[in-house]
Amino acid sequence: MEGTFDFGMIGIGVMGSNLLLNIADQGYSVIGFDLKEERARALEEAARPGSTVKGVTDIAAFAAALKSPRKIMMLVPAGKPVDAVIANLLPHLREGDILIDGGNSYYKDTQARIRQLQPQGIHFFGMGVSGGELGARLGPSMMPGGDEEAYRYLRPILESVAARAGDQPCVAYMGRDAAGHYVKMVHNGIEYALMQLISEAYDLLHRGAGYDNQRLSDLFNRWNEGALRSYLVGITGEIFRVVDENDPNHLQLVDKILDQAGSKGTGKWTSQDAMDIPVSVPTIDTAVALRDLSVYKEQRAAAARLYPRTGTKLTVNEQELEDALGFAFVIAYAQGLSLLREASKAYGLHIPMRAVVQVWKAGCIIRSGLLPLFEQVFAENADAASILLHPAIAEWLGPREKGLRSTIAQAVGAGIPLAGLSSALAYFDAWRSERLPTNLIQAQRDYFGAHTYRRTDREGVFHTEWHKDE
Ligand SMILES: NC(=O)C1=CN([C@@H]2O[C@H](COP(=O)(O)OP(=O)(O)OC[C@H]3O[C@@H](n4cnc5c(N)ncnc54)[C@H](OP(=O)(O)O)[C@@H]3O)[C@@H](O)[C@H]2O)C=CC1
Ligand SMILES: O=C(CO)[C@H](O)[C@H](O)COP(=O)(O)O
Repeated sequence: MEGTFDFGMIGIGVMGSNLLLNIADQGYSVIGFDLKEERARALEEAARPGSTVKGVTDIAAFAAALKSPRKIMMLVPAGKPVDAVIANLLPHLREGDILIDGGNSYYKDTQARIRQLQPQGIHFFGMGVSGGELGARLGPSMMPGGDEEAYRYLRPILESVAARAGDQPCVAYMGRDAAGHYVKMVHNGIEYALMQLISEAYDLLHRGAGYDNQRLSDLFNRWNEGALRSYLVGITGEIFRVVDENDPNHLQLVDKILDQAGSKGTGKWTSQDAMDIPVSVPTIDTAVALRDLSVYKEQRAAAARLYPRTGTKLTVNEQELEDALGFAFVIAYAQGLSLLREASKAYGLHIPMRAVVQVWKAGCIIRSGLLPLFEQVFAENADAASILLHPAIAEWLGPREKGLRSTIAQAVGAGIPLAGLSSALAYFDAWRSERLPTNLIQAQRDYFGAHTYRRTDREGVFHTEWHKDE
């Protein structure tokens, strides 16, 4: 078995096993390592007849079994497990070997690991993988970044397993250093925003207008046939139909799920990094904040008793809500894409914006019918500052603006929180204001802190003794 396997995977849980089996289906011989014997056995049992799949629990045997240069991917939880795997594996690697972290690692950790492994000649790749369990098995979207020269060894394998948008594989080189994990982080930030927006439409329809699950499912399924066509809208339509098998009345499962959102960090990192650069991504920030707020269930229950909502039952205009969601979806993507452009410049990542959008067209969680429109923007101008400045996007948004305004106005009156939709509209209104009230903020800063200001009518930096008469 020495030196015979094409590709190795460390961590054969949900993502690792499915992606490895996918690679085996493309004719590559693969080997998986896991700490647990039963996982290694389960991997071999899940292999299709005719494919070459081996599972092991001995790291030395795992490394020895791979062809040179070794191509190894880790799909383990982000943080300490990644460092533990590297420490375990490193004594068995040779100069030129390629190690890919396919998990949702923080990009600054990836930068540190690249620097740690470079002196030993190990090419460390941070790669985003999107598409969940099914995507990994049948065709994920993948976002690798790192040493471009070493990428040529990975490219044929990754292109063979990736989802396809038309005739193009949904994998491409995303840039230098930790660009792969940066792009995946922002993908997840957009994912958080889209999920928040969808949940607000659900709240307005269900709590505000009394839609039952059947009606919700029908509406989301209809929306998924039109301008909102997307993976997330599609699965939402399905979710409303799934019944709780343990419920004697066969009620839908969604109503039994505790309303406290989990999160593993990527959304928060997107907001944090956007603030560091700085780039304004308020719809992503809001999505993170609302997941955080959801955790405080006891406080919310007490507040609901103290401040009962007094709104009457609404009649929702479905067309306006569809327009509102479409408008806000575009704003969420626009914020994420602007962040990628600025981060690419700030950190020297050389992120190819058109390729990013192309890779997101299929296989990933944020795939939608909107991506070809965004691809058009970057095809014309690879360095577009904001997709919102393109006439085709303006044409798309124009007829939908009214729906967003009306939907928000109705929800405000009824006390239904549309935090994400409102943030998208406020971002749009601020972004398209040539003059903002920030002149006043500058005057206040100068008043209390002598922070100085610049003028519209003269060059230079100014300070005023605002309170000299007091
Ligand atoms: N689930 C999803 O939809 C997606 C997940 N991801 C990312 O992919 C990564 C893996 O996620 P997922 O497959 O869902 O997680 P799982 O928990 O299903 O699998 C993780 C695997 O890593 C193994 N592992 C943990 N620590 C070590 C270690 N020190 N050495 C060797 N193996 C180890 C676990 O083994 P054991 O069980 O023995 O502990 C397990 O087999 C994460 O970073 C996640 O964020 C990315 C995209 C989508
Ligand atoms: O990367 C993913 C999808 O693209 C993972 O499913 C990730 O876990 C989602 O993030 P969170 O758990 O914070 O919701």
